[in-house]
Amino acid sequence: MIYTYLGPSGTFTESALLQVPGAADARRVPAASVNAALENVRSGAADAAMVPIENSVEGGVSATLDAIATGGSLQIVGEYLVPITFVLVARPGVDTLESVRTVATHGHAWAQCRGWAEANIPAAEFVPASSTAAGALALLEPDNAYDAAICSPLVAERHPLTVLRAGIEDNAGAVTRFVLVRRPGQLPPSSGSDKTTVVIPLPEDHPGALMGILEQFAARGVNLSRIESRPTGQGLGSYFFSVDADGHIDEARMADALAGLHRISPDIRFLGSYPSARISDASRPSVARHNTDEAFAAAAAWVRRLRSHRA
Ligand SMILES: O=C(O)C(=O)C[C@]1(C(=O)O)C=C[C@@H](O)C=C1
Repeated sequence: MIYTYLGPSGTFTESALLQVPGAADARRVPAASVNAALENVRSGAADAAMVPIENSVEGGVSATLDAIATGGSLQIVGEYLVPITFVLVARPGVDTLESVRTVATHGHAWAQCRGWAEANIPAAEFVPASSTAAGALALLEPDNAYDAAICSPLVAERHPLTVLRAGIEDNAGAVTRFVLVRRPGQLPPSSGSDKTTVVIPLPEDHPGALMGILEQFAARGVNLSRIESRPTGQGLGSYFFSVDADGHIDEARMADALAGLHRISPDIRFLGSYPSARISDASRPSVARHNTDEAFAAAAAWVRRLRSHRA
């Protein structure tokens, strides 16, 4: 098994990958971007990719949402949660906050520390890096052009970087959600606590299209845990919705909702049903009697009986 992930080593994405049973001893190939990691899977260079999809403070990771919504089909087979805390590290020679003029980090990390940065290093300029670890490791390069980086405490432990401040995130308790992605194949079996991810192009010039999409879930008692609109890139007014819904396609209410969605938006993309990494089962909504598999089976049998009795 070959895994790939948003690298280099020391990213939060690598921490998510290390939660996968067996991944710590498997081959792990760092990729320079989310897109590159997904391409490694599409091309067969790797069997599975770990990529960030959503942060509890900053929201969806557009690079991932867009890259799995288009191009060769991929399938999400699992989700993993990583608690996020950041440190500010400096290159050798920079040892006070006052001397920090430039900070390299991932855009999502900067967004989660912006308040702290404005209060503590107001003159510092943000330099976008492909990941938190990439920004930090660049500080050790001889021709490096910036003073500090925001990264995980893990990177700071592993490399000779000076930690200027720890715990600089604006929101304590932030969590990033990662997904493990493979080429389409066998679906993970229903675990009783699953998620299904779909990408639904919004039919254009169709009043009420979004309402029609949401009704497919609502009418079957399917709870949504994430819904995001993203531009398709094909012109103003052209959108797709990226949706996570609670449940597995093997459950009748989910299968029925997906069939309804396909009638509204035939280019819908199914990205998989996979075990949910929900922190607590307490928040799992119960399924009303009329939305159970048994109720769907009884209703379908009733209609079959009616149709078989012809005059
Ligand atoms: O740069 C990293 O370390 C990543 O794993 C990426 C990423 C993200 O895309 O949100 C992951 C977690 C943090 O929220 C910040 C950055």
